[in-house]
Amino acid sequence: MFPYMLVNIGSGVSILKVTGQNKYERISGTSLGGGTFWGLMHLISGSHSFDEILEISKTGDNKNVDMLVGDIYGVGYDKIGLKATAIASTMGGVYRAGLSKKYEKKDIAASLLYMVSNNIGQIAYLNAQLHGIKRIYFGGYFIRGHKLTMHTLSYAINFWSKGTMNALFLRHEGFLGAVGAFIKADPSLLPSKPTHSRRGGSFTENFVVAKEVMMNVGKDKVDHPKGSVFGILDRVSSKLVPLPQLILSSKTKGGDSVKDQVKIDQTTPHTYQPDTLDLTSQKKLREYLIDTMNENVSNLVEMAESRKLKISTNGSSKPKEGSDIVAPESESESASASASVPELPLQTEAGATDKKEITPAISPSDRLLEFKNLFSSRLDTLLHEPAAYGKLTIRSILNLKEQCLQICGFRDLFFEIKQKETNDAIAVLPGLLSQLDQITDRRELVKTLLDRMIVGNMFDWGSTEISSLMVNHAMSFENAKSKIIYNQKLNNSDKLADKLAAHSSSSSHGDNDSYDHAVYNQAVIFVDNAGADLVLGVIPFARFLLRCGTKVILAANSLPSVNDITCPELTDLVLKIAEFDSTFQKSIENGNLQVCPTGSQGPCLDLSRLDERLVNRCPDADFIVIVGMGRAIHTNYHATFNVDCLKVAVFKSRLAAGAMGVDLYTGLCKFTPASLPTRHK
Ligand SMILES: Nc1ncnc2c1ncn2[C@@H]1O[C@H](COP(=O)(O)OP(=O)(O)OP(=O)(O)O)[C@@H](O)[C@H]1O
Ligand SMILES: CC(C)(CO)[C@@H](O)C(=O)NCCC(=O)O
Repeated sequence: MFPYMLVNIGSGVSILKVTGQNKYERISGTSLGGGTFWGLMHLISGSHSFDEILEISKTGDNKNVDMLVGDIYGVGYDKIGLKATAIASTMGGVYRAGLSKKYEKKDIAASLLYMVSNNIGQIAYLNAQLHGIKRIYFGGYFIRGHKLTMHTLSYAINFWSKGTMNALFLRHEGFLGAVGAFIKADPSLLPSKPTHSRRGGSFTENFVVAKEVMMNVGKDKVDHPKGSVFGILDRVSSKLVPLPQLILSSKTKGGDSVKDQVKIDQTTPHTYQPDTLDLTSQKKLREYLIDTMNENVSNLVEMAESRKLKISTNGSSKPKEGSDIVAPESESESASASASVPELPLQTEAGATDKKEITPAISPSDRLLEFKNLFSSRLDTLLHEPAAYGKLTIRSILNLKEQCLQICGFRDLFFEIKQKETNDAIAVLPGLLSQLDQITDRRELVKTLLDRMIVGNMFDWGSTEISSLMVNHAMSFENAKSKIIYNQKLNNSDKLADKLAAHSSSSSHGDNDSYDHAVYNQAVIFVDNAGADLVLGVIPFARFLLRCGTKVILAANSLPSVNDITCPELTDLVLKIAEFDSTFQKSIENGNLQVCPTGSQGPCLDLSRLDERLVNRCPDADFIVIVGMGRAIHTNYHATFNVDCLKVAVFKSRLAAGAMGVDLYTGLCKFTPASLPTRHK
């Protein structure tokens, strides 16, 4: 990222060179900025509304007031690199066309917008040249996502750099100064500063802006309720930090053993990007995803109408009092309050305010329709303006859906379904565990456990394909298994089975048994769906690792999302299992089994932004397990780690399967040994 140049276009323009975290210098600036455009336009047109001026500039034609190269030479002056349409003199056409002629406001607005933007673009480029900088970010309230402004700045950078540089724009660019001032006033918000017990936290983006917020952004907003304010920043109560085992950037390909898999060039620098597919520029995939999401929401409404989904309650679960397997509120509190359980591991402050605004006392079914309309309107925006909310990815759309649900007052739509499915699965778990304990061959046992994890991942209400099967109770573990397509390239469970079996000779029988050698010191398992996925798939594998002497952290979403298990629900579940399983009981007692919140509230996972309470507990973890389509396919498919990693999921989305060239319902069970660079212990 560093070094980069930040060009802040406010009233005036400041140009900063940023060479590292908190290392910056104001290298230049210009007084011809947003204030110049706004002030001149007011003087010329008498308008009191900046937005109105921006609006008319869209329809204006600068040719009517500017002098173009073609006006002078009749054609372009190619020899010196000037096209006929290049502006030779801003406002120079006025003198040429005759001083007594009447000129239109819209043409003047377009010309001045070009003038200011081109000039800033040129000065920015020259400064970048002078300082040997390749990246230029633009911010400031002058931009405000306005296409013409951004296009002109981009054009200028592209033109002056002869196509070697692109202008880069920040989201929430108008509030850059305000956010900076906010963080300066509360330095605990910086990732490098220690967390205060109450004040610490990170931000997440929320693109479901409440009407009230929209209306308050400038008086003139009322006339333009859609405005150009696309999102707000919610503050979350935990600090979000990267998983220490995640390779954030590297120049080498890791020790990936599955051919045709992670295609990282040996020498090209690789930077961690959570998202596997970038749909911003992929029209067909984007349209397909938007269609699927609309279908998904229609199914949800249908389920509610047929009462297969009960939406009357806003269920949420709290773990049992006195449990000490959950990470405490913050590490600083851990010494004194180790028995306390966080009521809610992660809360967004803005979410609460918005809820009050959008959810007056209307019936749940009306609220669901309100959700449907809200989400559809955002999807519609994305259809026409794919980059409106930044990079368009499956993760961003799924997060958007959760935000829309929250704002309409649905905290946990699948609460009852999750509870029922988890309880049903717990009822058969003791029988399953004793069956698994009969498998004496270690290799076979590991293979069986891994296969169960793949099959378990079919039980996913978030998948439009699967939910239509689940809604009619048409899916048992056995028939879920029969649907899975096994693809050698995506399944190297043998490798992990070999590794886990090679280190031990003893076999296990019964609950009290334990294996003699731990291959791994500590495993972090990022879990996915409640019910069969977790209980009948992941739990037996976690129990196996515990029996091998590996400490296990089960990491679950902080806030509800579809039927994904949440951290409090997982805590309850683990305590329930401990009532009949001695491995779980002992592991809780001796601290080998812990439950931690991920800091996340969607079905996907950004491993560079995890709840610090989880991260603080796993600095020495040497095995990362990621379960689920959202976490291991839509995101993190290409993520590399400096420790061994297992990714398990099923391709239940036609979009992901098609884009990645595999059949629907292909099982993914990919074991990747530690990638270089190795960790320094
Ligand atoms: N609704 C609006 N009303 C007024 N100005 C607006 C509006 N929307 C965008 N602008 C533009 O934003 C500019 C002000 O930007 P900003 O608030 O970032 O600057 P500032 O903090 O005053 O500037 P500086 O960095 O020079 O101190 C205005 O000059 C105008 O060009
Ligand atoms: C004076 C500031 C820094 C106030 O924020 C800004 O308006 C600006 O950068 N103006 C341009 C001044 C110049 O460098 O010519």
